[in-house]
Amino acid sequence: MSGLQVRDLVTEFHSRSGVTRALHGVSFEVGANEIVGVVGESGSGKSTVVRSVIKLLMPPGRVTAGTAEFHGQDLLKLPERQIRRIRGREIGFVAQNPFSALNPVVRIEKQFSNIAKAHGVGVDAGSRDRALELLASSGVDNPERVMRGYAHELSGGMAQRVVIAMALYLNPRLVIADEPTTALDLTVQRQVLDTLTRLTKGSGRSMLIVTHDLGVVANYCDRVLVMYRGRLVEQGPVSQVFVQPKDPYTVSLLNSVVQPEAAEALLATELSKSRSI
Ligand SMILES: Nc1ncnc2c1ncn2[C@@H]1O[C@H](COP(=O)(O)OP(=O)(O)OP(=O)(O)O)[C@@H](O)[C@H]1O
Repeated sequence: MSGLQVRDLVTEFHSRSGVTRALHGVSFEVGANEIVGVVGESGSGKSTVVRSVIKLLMPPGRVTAGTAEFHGQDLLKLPERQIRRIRGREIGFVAQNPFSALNPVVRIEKQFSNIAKAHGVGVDAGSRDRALELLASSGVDNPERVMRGYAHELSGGMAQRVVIAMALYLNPRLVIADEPTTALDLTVQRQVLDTLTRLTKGSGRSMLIVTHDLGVVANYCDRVLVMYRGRLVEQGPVSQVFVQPKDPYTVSLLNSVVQPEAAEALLATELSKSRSI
């Protein structure tokens, strides 16, 4: 089976004051070509889920049980060296803050070639062209100038576009995005999400995206995972979960986050999607 299958994931934060269990046995899948959204209130465990899967948990976080099979291998069993090879090459990661992903003292062009070198991929004129193409299709206005410059010369929106281009540079099969637009202005958020989903979907990749924004899920995702206090309380196609939620928490999330007019828009989006299938 292709894609990502996560089974019975348990993640805990161990400290002197005790153990906080952040995930209580979470299971889900991301199929080929699928965009899956992760929603839930703050602290419900959304970031912990995606960071557990790619072994980017902040200390003292630790996965204590479960599996995360990606194209047949359990990522959680891989030593750090091997998982580093998969991150970037097979799985692209886009974090909340683009500046945390960019090196402030290295030109953008060099950062692209460093990614290739770190994964043993040869760098030639073709690789530079690919970076330029990706920057252009990510909506970067002057890719040549950006390539020659540094991260601090970029706005937040442009920096996140550069990070998206870098995440896609080695053609990963899966993109994981943890609230990729939280740090950006509202006006830029939609453009960046459009870019990310267009580049993901258009090339047959799959994506797991964490977001607070249910409108984003309605517009861009095929399926949705609803988290509540470290548990996945509901999952399924967006058209099903948003239109006929089964779990009381999903109902309250939809009611509390979505204003009546937005709820109608959400429903209309879903109905038009299901009619066009
Ligand atoms: N560094 C930490 N130390 C101890 N517990 C932590 C730590 N980070 C996260 N947790 C625990 O994990 C839970 C889930 O946190 P997580 O950041 O995954 O939630 P989230 O849904 O992504 O929240 P947000 O939407 O605010 O980013 C928290 O409620 C907390 O109990």
